[in-house]
Amino acid sequence: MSLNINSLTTGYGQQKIIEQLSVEPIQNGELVAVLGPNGVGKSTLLKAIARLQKYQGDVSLDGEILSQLALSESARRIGYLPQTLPQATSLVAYEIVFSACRAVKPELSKSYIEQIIEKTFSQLGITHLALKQLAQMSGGQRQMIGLAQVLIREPRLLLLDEPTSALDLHWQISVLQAVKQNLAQTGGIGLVAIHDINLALRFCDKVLVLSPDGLVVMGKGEQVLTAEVLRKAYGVKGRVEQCSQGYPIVLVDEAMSA
Ligand SMILES: Nc1ncnc2c1ncn2[C@@H]1O[C@H](COP(=O)(O)OP(=O)(O)OP(=O)(O)O)[C@@H](O)[C@H]1O
Repeated sequence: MSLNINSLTTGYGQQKIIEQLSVEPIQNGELVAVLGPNGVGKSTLLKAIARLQKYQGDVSLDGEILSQLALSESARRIGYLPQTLPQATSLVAYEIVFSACRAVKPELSKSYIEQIIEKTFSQLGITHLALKQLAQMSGGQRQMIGLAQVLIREPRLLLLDEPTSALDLHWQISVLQAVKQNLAQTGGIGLVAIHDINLALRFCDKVLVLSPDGLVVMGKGEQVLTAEVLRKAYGVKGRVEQCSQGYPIVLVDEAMSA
């Protein structure tokens, strides 16, 4: 069982943002970072896979072509977290998360949903936010609730668009640990668009790098993030080294002039 992306082309009007993208199958339990500079098309790619954006080509999950499924069926399989923060409302976090789960999986019993909410809030370390109104939360706290809303549905495919952008160091690590744990438990597949390459290297099984000149590479981060790929994708002079704990890290020496 896997996620397959073949010849995916998408964009806005006449403007093609992603052209003929094909990548090696992404397997159960794998978390793949979608990397690349601002405006290269990371969000557009995730939106296309989530069926929020028209595309040509094939995207299939577990052998099923997603565009052929009823929207309600793909919503059950896909958990998409947009880049924008959840709206500040007067509802408390628990209510929001509960109703989002009910809307997508109406067959689940109230007690089962309550159990997974408790488990997920505890995994994310946000139990203390359960009864707080979204309107009274910080941006980072709202981002955590948005993520909880997606994880609780236990989707086959997680599409997370910059889930750590509003988070401090502690929560960045907690979130990626919780996502990894969620995928290990459910056997799901995750794609995460992220700007912090070092977080991607630390937590993601593979990286998919999109570059403005159309170069696309995918593989283990420490193998594919060569000096040339860093230059082409980001316009920087950089290198991958190993930190004292054995993790690969990207060090950037300078931004190169265009
Ligand atoms: N709704 C839209 N209509 C027209 N063009 C759009 C729209 N949304 C995005 N774009 C354009 O598509 C391109 C890719 O945008 P996208 O948001 O996918 O990039 P990204 O890699 O996620 O960028 P960032 O890292 O800045 O979030 C950009 O040139 C952007 O201006």
